[in-house]
Amino acid sequence: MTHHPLSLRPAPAAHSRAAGQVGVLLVNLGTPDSTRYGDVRRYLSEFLSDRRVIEVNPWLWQPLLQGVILTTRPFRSGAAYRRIWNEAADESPLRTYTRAQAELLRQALPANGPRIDWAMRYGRPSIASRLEALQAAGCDRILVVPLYPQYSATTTATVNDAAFRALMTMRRQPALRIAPSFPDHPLYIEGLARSIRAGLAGLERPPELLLASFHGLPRRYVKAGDPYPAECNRTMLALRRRLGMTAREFPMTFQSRFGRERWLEPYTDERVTALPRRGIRRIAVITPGFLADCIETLDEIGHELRQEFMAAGGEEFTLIPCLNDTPDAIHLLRAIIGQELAGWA
Ligand SMILES: C=CC1=C(C)c2cc3[nH]c(cc4nc(cc5[nH]c(cc1n2)c(C)c5CCC(=O)O)C(CCC(=O)O)=C4C)c(C)c3C=C
Ligand SMILES: [Fe+2]
Ligand SMILES: [Fe+2]
Repeated sequence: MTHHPLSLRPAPAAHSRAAGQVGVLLVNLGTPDSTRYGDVRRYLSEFLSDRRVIEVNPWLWQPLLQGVILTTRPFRSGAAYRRIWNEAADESPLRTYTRAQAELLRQALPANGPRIDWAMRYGRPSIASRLEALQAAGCDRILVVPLYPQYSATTTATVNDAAFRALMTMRRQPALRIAPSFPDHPLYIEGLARSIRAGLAGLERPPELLLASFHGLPRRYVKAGDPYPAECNRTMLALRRRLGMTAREFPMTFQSRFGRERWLEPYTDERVTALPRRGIRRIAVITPGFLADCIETLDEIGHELRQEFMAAGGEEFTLIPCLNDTPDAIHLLRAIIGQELAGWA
C-alpha cells in the first residue's frame, strides 16, 4: 500500500503570475447530470460508495449496491428528480441554488475581496476541479465552506476528505481552512424565523402545527459519536427560543430512512400521517437541515409527504422553503466567510 501519491501534478502555470489571493469554495452534496437512468446511476454509485455514508464492509455492500440497489433505485430517484428538475437551466435545484449563492456572494463582496467558487461533493463540478481552478487563478489560501448547517461525518467530514484528497496530488498546495458548521448561528436562526413568518403570511388560516424535518442518519452512527442530532437540537433550541415556542408546539422529526436498520426517530412520515387522526389537518413543515432546496425537501417532503398527509385525512400542507438564494442566505454566508477569513483577508 502506498502512502504517498505517485505522481504529483505540476503547479499551475498561472500560479506564479498572480499568487497571494484568497479563495472560497462553497460545497454542497451533489446531483446527477441529468434525470436519465445512466446519469442517476453513476451519481448514486459515487454517493453510496462513500464509506463515510455507508458504514458497511464494502465486500458485503458493493455487490448489493452494484446489483439490486443500482438496478432499481435510479428509476425511482430519476422520477423524483424529473418532478423537481430546473428545466430552464437543465439542472437540479440544489445546483441552481448553490451556483446562485456563489454568484450573489461575488456581487456582495468587494472587487478586491476573496474569489468565490462552488463545487459538489458528488457529481460535477468536483471539489478537486474547482480547487485547481482557484489555485490556477492565483489563490494560495483557500477556505472551504461545507454548506451543511449541522455537522455530520456523512456530509461535512466527507467534503473535507475530498478537499484534502485533492491536495494529495499537488506538489504545491494552497493553505486550506475549513469553516465549521453553523447550527445556531444567529443569522441562520434569524433567517429561518423570517422564512417561517413569510411562509405562513399568505395562508388564509394558520397551520395547527409547525414541524421541523431534518435529514435522518442511522442510529448506529450516532452511537459511534456522530454529533449530528446534538447539532440539530442546537438549531431547534435556538429557533424555538427565537419564536417563543415549546418542543410540543414545534416538534422535530427525521426523514429519508434508507435500508433496514433503525435511523434517528421520530420518523417524519409516521409522525405526519398520524396527525389527522388526532384532529390536526393543517400543517407547515420547515427543513432546517438544508441550506438549499433539493430532492429531499421539494420531492420527499413537498410531494411524497404532502400526498401521504392528504391521503391520511390532511387538508392543508405548507412547505416552507430553505433560505436558498435569499438575501438572508447571502448575509449568513458573508458573515461566516468574514469570520473564518480572519487574518487572511
Ligand atoms: C443511505 C445513507 C444516507 C445517509 C447516511 C445520508 C445522510 C445525509 N444526507 C444529507 C443531505 C442530502 N441527502 C440527499 C440525497 C440523498 N441522500 C441519500 C442517502 C443518505 N443520506 C440518498 C440515497 C439520496 C439521493 C436521493 C434519492 O435518490 O432519493 C440530498 C439531496 C441531493 C439533491 O440532488 O437534491 C441532500 C442535500 C444529510 C444532511 C445527511 C446527514 C445528516
Ligand atoms: Fe442524504
Ligand atoms: Fe430521501
